[in-house]
Amino acid sequence: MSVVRSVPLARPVTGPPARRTLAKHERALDGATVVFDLDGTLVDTAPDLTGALNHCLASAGLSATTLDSVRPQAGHGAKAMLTAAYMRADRPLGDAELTEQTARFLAYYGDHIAVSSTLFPGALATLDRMADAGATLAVCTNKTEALAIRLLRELRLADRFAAICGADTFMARKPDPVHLSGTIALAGGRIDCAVMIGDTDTDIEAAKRLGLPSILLGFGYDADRIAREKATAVVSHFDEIDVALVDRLIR
Ligand SMILES: O=C(O)COP(=O)(O)O
Ligand SMILES: [Mg+2]
Repeated sequence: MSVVRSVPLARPVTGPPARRTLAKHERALDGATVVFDLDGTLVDTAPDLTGALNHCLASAGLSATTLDSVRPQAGHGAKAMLTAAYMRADRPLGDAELTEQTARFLAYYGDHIAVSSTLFPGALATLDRMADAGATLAVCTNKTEALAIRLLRELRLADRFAAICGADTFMARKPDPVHLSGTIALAGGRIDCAVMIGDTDTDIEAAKRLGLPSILLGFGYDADRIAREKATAVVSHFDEIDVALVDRLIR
C-alpha cells in the first residue's frame, strides 16, 4: 500500500501501527463515521455532467465540450462548469444568462443523472469493507441533497448511508466545517471518531477546519497540490483505504 502523508499524525506513520485489543464482538471501526464526498470520489459523474453542460451550450449556439475539459471543474458545481465552458468558447456570460443556464443545467442533469455515471473502481468494496468493520457511512456533498439522493438511489446505494447531506441541507456547504459536522451528527456519529474521504481541497479543507483526518483520492477531479499537502493521507486507488488505515487515522 503506498500512502503519502503530509500532515504529522499523532502516531508514527512508519513501523507497525499500535495494536488495539478488541473485545470479543467488537469490530475495528465500531463507533467510527466514514464520510464520503460524492462527485469525483464515490461516483464518476463527469460524463453526465458533461451531457448536461453540452445541452446548455447547444441551447446557446455553442459547440459541445469534451469530457476531459470538464473534469477539472466537475467537482465544483454547475456554475463553475458553465463559466469555464463559456470562457473556453470566448463568449461573455452575464449574471442573468448564468442564472438561466444553471437552472437549465440542473433540470436536465436531474433527468439524466445516472445515464453514464459509475462508481469508481474499488468504491463498492470499500463501502463493504468499512461497513463490515462496524463503521457508519455518510455522504457530504456540494450537490443539492435531492440530486445526491436521486443519484445514490439510481445506483442502488442510498440505503448504505446513515446520512446524505447536500449543499442545501444546512446553512453551510463545504469547505464550511458545519456541513461536515452536521453530516456526522445526522449520521449519529462523533467528530472525534470520523474521517473525511474526498477528491478536492474543498473536502480536505472542511475536514481540516473541523480537526478531522482526511484521505484525498489522487485520481479525483481536482486533487491539486494544495489538497495533497493538506490531506492526512493521499491514495491513488480505493483498495488502499483499508480498515487499518482508517483505524489509525481516527483513533
Ligand atoms: O456538485 C458539486 O458542487 C460538487 O459535488 P461534490 O461535493 O460531491 O464533489
Ligand atoms: Mg468531489
